[in-house]
Amino acid sequence: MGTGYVGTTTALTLCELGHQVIGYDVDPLKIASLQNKNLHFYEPGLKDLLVKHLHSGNIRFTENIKQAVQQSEIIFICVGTPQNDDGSANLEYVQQAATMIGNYLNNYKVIVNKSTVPVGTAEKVTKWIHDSMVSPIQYDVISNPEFLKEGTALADSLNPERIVIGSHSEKATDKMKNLYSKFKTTFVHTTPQTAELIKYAANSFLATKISFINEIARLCENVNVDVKDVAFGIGLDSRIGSSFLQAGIGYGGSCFPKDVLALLSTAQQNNTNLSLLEKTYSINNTQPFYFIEKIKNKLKDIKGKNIAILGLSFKPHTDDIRESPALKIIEELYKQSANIFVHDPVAKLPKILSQKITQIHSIHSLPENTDALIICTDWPEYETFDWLQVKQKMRNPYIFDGRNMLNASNMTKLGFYYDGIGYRQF
Ligand SMILES: NC(=O)C1=CN([C@@H]2O[C@H](COP(=O)(O)OP(=O)(O)OC[C@H]3O[C@@H](n4cnc5c(N)ncnc54)[C@H](O)[C@@H]3O)[C@@H](O)[C@H]2O)C=CC1
Ligand SMILES: O=C(O)[C@H]1O[C@H](OP(=O)(O)OP(=O)(O)OC[C@H]2O[C@@H](n3ccc(=O)[nH]c3=O)[C@H](O)[C@@H]2O)[C@H](O)[C@@H](O)[C@@H]1O
Repeated sequence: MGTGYVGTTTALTLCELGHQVIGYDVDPLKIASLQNKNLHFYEPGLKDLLVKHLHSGNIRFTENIKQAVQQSEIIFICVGTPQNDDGSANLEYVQQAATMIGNYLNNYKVIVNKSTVPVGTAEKVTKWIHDSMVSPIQYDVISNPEFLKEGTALADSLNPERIVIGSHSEKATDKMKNLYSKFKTTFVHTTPQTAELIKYAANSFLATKISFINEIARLCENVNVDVKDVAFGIGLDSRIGSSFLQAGIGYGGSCFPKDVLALLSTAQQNNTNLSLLEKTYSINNTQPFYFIEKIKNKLKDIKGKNIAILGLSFKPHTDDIRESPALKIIEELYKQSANIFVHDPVAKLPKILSQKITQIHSIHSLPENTDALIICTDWPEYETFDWLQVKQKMRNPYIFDGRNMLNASNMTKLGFYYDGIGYRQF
């Protein structure tokens, strides 16, 4: 249930494991698109697998919830859990899905919560199903959180570093073990509550690593040190690890921002003060504006300047712009009356911005008198641009690299003024 990033990837992974899968979504357009072999979002490698399994017959998509529920032994809830205004997780779609399952339950089934949900949600789902059942039927609700990353969703899902199964029922656990028996990985068998917290703690820890290095980056700028060297030096310690130490304009996406807030909300509801996580959140919130200050200092006045933004998505290899730091930077520069041009290989400007801002589809369409280029997403193709040609289009050859992806000394040699995050200026 839910054929978004997680639902579609999970469905196709299960097909690869040899299972028969039915995809159901409340949005008929998504179902129609998937039935027609088209993904309604961009995720590398997923379309090939969709075509493969529509042909193999392992997957089919339906708008018929009754059939989807009644013909399944195991039902995965993969619906969105967006942020409420107060930061807590909105469980409205999970409740809807649970109610639909209850309405049509016809025999024993395992209901798997794959959506990211706060501690205690498995119990709620159990109750929602119970309350909507027409006649009493046995079922188990378990928690099986997902750890895939957008951009590498398929590879992550096909090669999980661990599978967490939170279950109070031996029967349900056995069914899940059987389902995943082809995976050679570590299985963590625990309670649903623990599984639910593992998911939020994992995302919050990764977000904290990013905010940590972003704060160190601010210090680096004041003590003439390059944060990339610091990240490399500390990352070699296996207790620290080198991943998620890339300083930049902050984390975005549909998960870290909302999940950090949701965990803070759970903590507040349970009289616990997570002050470190509060800092993670506030450092991240200020990071794009910290970067804009650097740009303002160099350009003096933003008003009327022609500024090109390279990268719109919250990270490369996805078209997802939810909570993308690029949007915060664009909105702030727009407020300060800059003329903005945006480039992204796959992501599109949201409607509300496309009326005010120009999206260019090639770097060659930059205006002749560009004053500055700001890299917001580390798309690999930006590394291989013909930068000398780009420079010819620029009134001021200024590059602000919000992802520290370009080689600073090469760019300086080409005649650019180059600045990154936590970057030592020569
Ligand atoms: N996107 C990601 O990288 C990851 C997301 N998650 C979590 O997984 C969950 C889903 O995330 P995404 O796949 O990104 O969301 P998404 O927004 O891409 O997809 C959710 C889908 O659920 C559908 N839906 C809503 N209510 C429904 C219902 N009652 N029955 C059937 N379908 C319904 C929507 O139409 C939508 O297609 C969230 O809780 C998220 O936090 C977890 C790990 C990774
Ligand atoms: O729960 C989720 O939805 C998922 O959230 C993240 O995955 P995702 O948001 O797809 O992407 P990440 O690669 O984690 O990047 C998140 C953000 O952090 C930023 N980031 C990442 C790494 C880094 O070193 N520095 C940094 O700024 C990225 O640019 C991006 O904006 C987690 O990595 C997944 O394990 C998790 O399943």
